[in-house]
Amino acid sequence: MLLSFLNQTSLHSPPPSSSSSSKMASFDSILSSYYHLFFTLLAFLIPSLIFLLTSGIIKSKRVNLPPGPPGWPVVGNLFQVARSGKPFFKYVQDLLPKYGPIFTLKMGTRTMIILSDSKLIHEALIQKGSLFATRPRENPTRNIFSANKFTVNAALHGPVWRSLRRNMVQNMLSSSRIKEFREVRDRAMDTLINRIKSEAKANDGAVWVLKNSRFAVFCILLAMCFGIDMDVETVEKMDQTMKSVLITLDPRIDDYLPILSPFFSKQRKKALQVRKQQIEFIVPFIEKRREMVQNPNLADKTAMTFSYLDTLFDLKVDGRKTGPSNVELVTLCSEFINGGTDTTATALEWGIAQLIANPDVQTKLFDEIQKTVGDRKVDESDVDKMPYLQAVVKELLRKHPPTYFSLTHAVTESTTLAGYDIPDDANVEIFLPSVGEDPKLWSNPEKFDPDRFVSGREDADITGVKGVKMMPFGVGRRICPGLGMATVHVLLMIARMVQEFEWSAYPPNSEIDFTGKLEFTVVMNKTLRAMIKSRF
Ligand code: HEM
Repeated sequence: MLLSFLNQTSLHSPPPSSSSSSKMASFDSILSSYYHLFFTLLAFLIPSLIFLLTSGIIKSKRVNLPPGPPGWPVVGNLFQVARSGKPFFKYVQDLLPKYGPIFTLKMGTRTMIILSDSKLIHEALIQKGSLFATRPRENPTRNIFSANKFTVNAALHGPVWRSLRRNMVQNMLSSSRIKEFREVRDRAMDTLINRIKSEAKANDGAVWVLKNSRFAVFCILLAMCFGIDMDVETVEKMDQTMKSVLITLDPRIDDYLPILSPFFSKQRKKALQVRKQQIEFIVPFIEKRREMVQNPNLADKTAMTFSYLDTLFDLKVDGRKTGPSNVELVTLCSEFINGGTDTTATALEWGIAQLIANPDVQTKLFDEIQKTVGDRKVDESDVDKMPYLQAVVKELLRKHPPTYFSLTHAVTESTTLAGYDIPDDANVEIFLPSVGEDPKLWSNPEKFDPDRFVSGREDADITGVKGVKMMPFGVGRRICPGLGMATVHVLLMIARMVQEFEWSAYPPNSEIDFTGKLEFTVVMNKTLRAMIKSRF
């Protein structure tokens, strides 16, 4: 490429002068050879500079990055990741024994620093919490869908993030607010049980776990967000819309090598189209709620007294004079719904799989439910009185954090960690499973053993403040604000599903395959189908 560029330049340089005897002519020829030299140098320098900057050769002289596998010039480790044929998390997992708790991957123009050790993570996210609390620059597609970083998860550490996060936590996710949506959860739990029953009836007792639990949690979040109960058809359309957004956000090669972006104009057009459809579908729900808030007489019988939208309409973020625009509201609603749907449903899938693989745990859990509530339905006020249920859910989140990586962090200014430099343009990735399964922190970490928490043999502060031993929700300033609500949903769904049904493998007596694969979250490689037997 460099050669053809040089050739082209010489073709376009001025022709040699024909009157070399005159002064003017010789001046011309000097000028012409200067031009020639100048353009040749330029033709050589520009590509060389691009090469040196993108390959990191210039930087690595100044910055002492954590070591990592050698990469190719310009593309870094991108090629190795692709050639390995492994999913990215597997590629990272396989590097851990060789490169240890902190290492660097060069992914095209991006520098990724991977942290996998509990002490280092504690140092970064808790001790140096404010330094590691921001997010990296986003690719243009993500920027479209985050309305230019106008969401809790994408906002840089600063006033916009503070305002949006405070509003979400105080007005929607505080324990008193969560209690206000109790009826919504009760309805969703009943629907979940009825859907499972009818699916089992039509399929000789076999049911899909992820699909059903996902539907239940999606309905709860939709109702909390828009303030209305939606019919099944609308819920399904909403689901389709949200899914197409998530698919569009899948990383592309030009996210790592922006120089290739001209080759992805079709994908960019498609992304804009998906965004347009998302806005067109969701804005009417926003407008309907806005009208209800302005004129409560318009509220029909499906309307709730409160919703996430109500907290947003007049929210003056970072000194603005008006509340968020409709496009920003679409973005904030999508974040609220997407943040808690697949994550929670995934936890349920792994949870039921573990109860099937460990029938003694399932029996012990059912006994506790029977002893605590007798013949009536489990109510959410019961879950606090069930230590074994709490232990099952904690063990499930230790063993199967629904995401392998926390959301990407970045530092607000260049700093150091473990003696290495962390530049402010690096992506800091936290690999979660290596903490929850660290043999230095846990006895028999590979074993699913809820009793470790009941007997007081072992414990873990899930917020990480007192030390990081498991971190399914992340830790530090960016810890998942939905932690409390998500835990209530998982506890309640597991309790109701075990109270109503005895769960076993499908096909009967088959072994459960516990390998995972990354979709939006880490789901079971073979999505779980299970047999149920009604207990009543
Ligand atoms: C089992 C369920 C859930 C899991 C495992 C989970 C996990 C996580 C993780 C790992 C992070 C990244 C933390 C970091 O950047 O260090 C996160 C962030 C976030 N989660 Fe969750 N989450 C769950 C449910 C929810 C729910 C129910 C909501 C809201 C309705 C929610 C909203 C968010 C938001 C807004 C952020 C971004 C926080 C920030 O950047 O300040 N999540 N979650």
